[in-house]
Amino acid sequence: MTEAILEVEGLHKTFKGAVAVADVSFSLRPGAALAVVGESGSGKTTVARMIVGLERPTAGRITACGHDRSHPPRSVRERRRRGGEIQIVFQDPYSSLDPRQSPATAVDEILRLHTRLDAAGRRRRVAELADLVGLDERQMNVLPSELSGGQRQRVAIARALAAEPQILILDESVAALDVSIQAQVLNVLAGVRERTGVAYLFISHDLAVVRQVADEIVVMRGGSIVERGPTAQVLDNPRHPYTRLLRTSVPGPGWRPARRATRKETQ
Ligand SMILES: Nc1ncnc2c1ncn2[C@@H]1O[C@H](COP(=O)(O)OP(=O)(O)OP(=O)(O)O)[C@@H](O)[C@H]1O
Repeated sequence: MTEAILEVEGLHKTFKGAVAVADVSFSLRPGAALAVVGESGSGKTTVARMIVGLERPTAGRITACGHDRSHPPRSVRERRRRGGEIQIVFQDPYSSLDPRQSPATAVDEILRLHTRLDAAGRRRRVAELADLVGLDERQMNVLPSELSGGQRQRVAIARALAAEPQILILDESVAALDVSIQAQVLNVLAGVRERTGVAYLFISHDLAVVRQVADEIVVMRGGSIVERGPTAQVLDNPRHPYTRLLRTSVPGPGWRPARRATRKETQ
């Protein structure tokens, strides 16, 4: 069996005495795609934040690429090495980019930090990454405000990939996008995995999305894992009543997305 690239063992997190994550263990193989699913508040994001180091585990162990990361990095060098192992893309493509920076500059910044490429090498790599996520030269050189939500999320993905991570965590990364744009970004992600061999950890409440992208699933409820297994097995023959319940909230064939409220309607 291939050794895991990410191993999470007995992870716990309490916030002021309230348990957010309790005894969570799972592993991710190189190039695999694992989804962590569960309804809002089940502890998914807290698990992701502990893995990238934004939150400190109350107990448990996290090992990525053979290095322990249960404790904060001890040096700038260690922090940078961790960035080269795991990157994360968040839900909101509107707030995750610097509004004053073009995508090309944003990607270049990460290349400067994580690679030894010279200016010409970085320019080539920016073009390669743009190509990988399906953005053209014009889109790479405007400000984020001139891009659509889906295009911005592609920029966020290109930027994360610039660090050449072995693991990419996608925390509800397509949840804010319209269904057709969602499908485009999911295709981009599938292509990226095929071409680069990066492993994905998907955090999602959306089982329809998960079915498209993940090989395996863990289902969380109230901070704990209640079910796990290959995607098709868990979704088609859920054993735990909670997974069955989650499944019934997924639209079936013929379902149409509800029309989104316009800004005027929500103001
Ligand atoms: N910084 C924090 N301080 C206090 N409580 C927190 C903090 N972060 C998360 N929690 C609590 O931990 C629990 C798990 O939250 P978490 O965000 O991990 O769930 P989730 O499954 O990712 O939900 P969502 O999909 O809504 O983000 C919740 O009860 C939440 O209120």
